[in-house]
Amino acid sequence: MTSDPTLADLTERVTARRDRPAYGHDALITCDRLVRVFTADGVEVQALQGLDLLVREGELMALVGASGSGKSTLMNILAGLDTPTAGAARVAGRDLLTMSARDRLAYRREVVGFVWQQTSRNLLPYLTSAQNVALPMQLSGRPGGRSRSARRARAERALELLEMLEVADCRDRRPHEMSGGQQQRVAIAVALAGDPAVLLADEPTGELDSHTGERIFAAFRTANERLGTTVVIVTHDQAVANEVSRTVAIRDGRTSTEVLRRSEVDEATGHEKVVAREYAMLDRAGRLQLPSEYTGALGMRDRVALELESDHIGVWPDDSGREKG
Ligand SMILES: Nc1ncnc2c1ncn2[C@@H]1O[C@H](COP(=O)(O)OP(=O)(O)OP(=O)(O)O)[C@@H](O)[C@H]1O
Repeated sequence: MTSDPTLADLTERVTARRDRPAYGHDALITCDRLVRVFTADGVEVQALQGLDLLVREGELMALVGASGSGKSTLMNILAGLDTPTAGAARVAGRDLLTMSARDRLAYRREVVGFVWQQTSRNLLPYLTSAQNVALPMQLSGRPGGRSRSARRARAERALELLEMLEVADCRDRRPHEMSGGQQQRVAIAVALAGDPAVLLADEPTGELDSHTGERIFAAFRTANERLGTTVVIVTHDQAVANEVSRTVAIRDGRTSTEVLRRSEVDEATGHEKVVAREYAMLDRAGRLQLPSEYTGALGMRDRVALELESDHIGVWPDDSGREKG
């Protein structure tokens, strides 16, 4: 028999709850029950419906999902170009819901860098690659911006970034004088010029063939490994999704499943192999989205039977009708 809790017990419980670290306290990106509602022609579209996502510093991760699932909406919010309707979103300690217009501008210049799918959206057409990369540094308004030494430092840094991304030979070319793949690598250099904590990319390989796409992905990996930049890539490209250690799937405006990959040494052969495992996201209200292939395969709809076991929870198709009959 359990006795009623004493006042001391209750106080202890409340204190323990209050002292628990806040959700995402140690993450670089925290989305907590993020909601974005659009109204078009009097009709409401819930593009994000309480999305939870944590990204740790130094991660290189991919976001995947069907068309219309909310990926671009999320990226625009993280890029500081759009504001959520409700929920919480923090990036590198900045609160994306309460930022003033001025803070938002500083956020876009200092905290995040982005690369878009359309190569033409990433670069100014009348500037050379080196000038495109130097521009964000010039605009960041750091002290001594106009001096000759500051200009030289910017030019050197621009060249370093172009070299790192293997497009130094394009430094004096304008975008129309480069291939799509070269333009995207220069675009990554531009995005990195402000030394951002986070690099966001929305379908960066979408307009490129698969070989060029691989090289672009390698450029993101280089940025992640050499500069420690956290990278979030939205992609339809399965090859890209297979290359990262974490792929999060978005479904109906929520994170639904997550694939984690890690390399393991095969005991039998001694060779290194990549092991991938799929996880479902359990949100803070205890909601779980089961993959539609799984529920479809077992004909699960509306209601399922649950059973708590010592080390797992069993989920069965609804058998209540059968029992009654
Ligand atoms: N500005 C807007 N006004 C009205 N509805 C919008 C707006 N932007 C997005 N939506 C709607 O929100 C939902 C999510 O769109 P979003 O562009 O984020 O999806 P997505 O996953 O990026 O799709 P895709 O892979 O096709 O780019 C869609 O139903 C879309 O029609």
